[in-house]
Amino acid sequence: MMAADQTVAGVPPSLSARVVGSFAYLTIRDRLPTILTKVIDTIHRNKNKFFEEYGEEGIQAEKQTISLLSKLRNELQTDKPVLVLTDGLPDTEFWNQYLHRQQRLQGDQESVSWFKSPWLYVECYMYRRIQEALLLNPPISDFDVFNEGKTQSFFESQQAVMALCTYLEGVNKNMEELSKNQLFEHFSRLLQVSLWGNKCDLSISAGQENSQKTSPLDSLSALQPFILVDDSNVVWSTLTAAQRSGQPGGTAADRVDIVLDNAGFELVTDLIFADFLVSSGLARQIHFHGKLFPWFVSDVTANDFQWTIRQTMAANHKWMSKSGVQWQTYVKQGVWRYHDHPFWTQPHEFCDMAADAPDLYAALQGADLVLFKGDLNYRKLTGDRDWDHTAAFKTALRGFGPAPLCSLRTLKANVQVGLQPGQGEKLTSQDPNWMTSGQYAVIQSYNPKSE
Ligand SMILES: O=P(O)(O)OC[C@@]1(O)O[C@H](CO)[C@@H](O)[C@@H]1O
Ligand SMILES: [Mn+2]
Repeated sequence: MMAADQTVAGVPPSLSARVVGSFAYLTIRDRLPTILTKVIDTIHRNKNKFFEEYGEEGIQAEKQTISLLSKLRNELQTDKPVLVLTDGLPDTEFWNQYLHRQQRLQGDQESVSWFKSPWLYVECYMYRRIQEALLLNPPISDFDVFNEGKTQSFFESQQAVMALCTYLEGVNKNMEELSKNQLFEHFSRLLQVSLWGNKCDLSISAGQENSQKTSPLDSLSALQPFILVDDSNVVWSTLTAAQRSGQPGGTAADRVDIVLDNAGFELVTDLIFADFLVSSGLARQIHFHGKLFPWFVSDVTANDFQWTIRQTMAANHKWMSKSGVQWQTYVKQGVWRYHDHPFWTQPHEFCDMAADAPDLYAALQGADLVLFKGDLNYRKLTGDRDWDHTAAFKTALRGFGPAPLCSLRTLKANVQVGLQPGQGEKLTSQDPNWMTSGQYAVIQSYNPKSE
């Protein structure tokens, strides 16, 4: 197993808070403590609920969990050494081994700390420590501290969801009559809707409201210039080229995997895109990959996935409920499958997957296309390293390539590769925050089979 920041010839260092004033520094100094404070407040606000459900034990659990999280916040704010985990989860040993390697790499125990170690590692570690605090207090171990924000994002985006489901109904109803070009148009629109659905993530806003008010379809043309790399055509031909030979009327691709990011509105845009991929015959099966436990404030868990489909089914809107019923049917038929491998809630750069999670790597190799949603996945695809903007996406992937892949990401961290010469400099002169504001995006693909 590689440890983060392992110096390898030609590979730039990991982003970290060592660079005072950098986005990593500001995130660790300001945003992560804010997120922890919100988590503590959420647990405190549910104290009566815990008492009603678990009596005095619930009160004790609330108090203990808050004290563990307050200790964690203090460690973070005073740059204390990263500590071993003690909750006995199946991956506790992995995390502690990862820490020991990091200590060897960085020289000693003291130096593996919040502001001196790779940003990707310490941020992932923080969310795993939140999970540990809950797991050490069994009555409230399955409490999702981020649930309120995720459900709020869904409820406050109802107008947009209704508009999208109405659009999807219109496309599905006329699917047989659509020309190839018309099919591509709908594909491209719904791909972009899923892309921009990623703007709504709570960890960037440290939990501030982020609902989607109007129909996203109306904004696509205005947002087009903000897509810095657009490989939509490549994604389309990857899918159609996967046409199963000798299967007249068969689907184009057998399987598309979607590595999910945020719950709420973004998840609905992903489900709508997945519905279109199946109903258009572009894919026979969709495999979704979510998180094993609450992660990065708004990321999808199995509970969020099921809840979102149930809520859509129950909507008081004809086309929303029809979509929800269709999605429930796809899940029952096995046309849609949901997975949550522990790897996605570990700190790995994806170039480590083949070595550290060979079962997952092999599973992804069975896909005709793997879509990676969001910024954290992009950071892991590129190792969260300080690459030149003109470095090739393939170079940054450092050998990761289980299948043709595409990142659908709005930029919320200062790592971006695959740009044209001068493109990064021009963006910086126009908007110094272009890499972290969430205003820009990429549809960036790599096909290991075309090398
Ligand atoms: O993966 P998402 O949900 O698109 O965004 C997550 C994220 O951008 O939020 C934080 C903002 O600083 C980053 O640490 C992290 O990469
Ligand atoms: Mn996220």
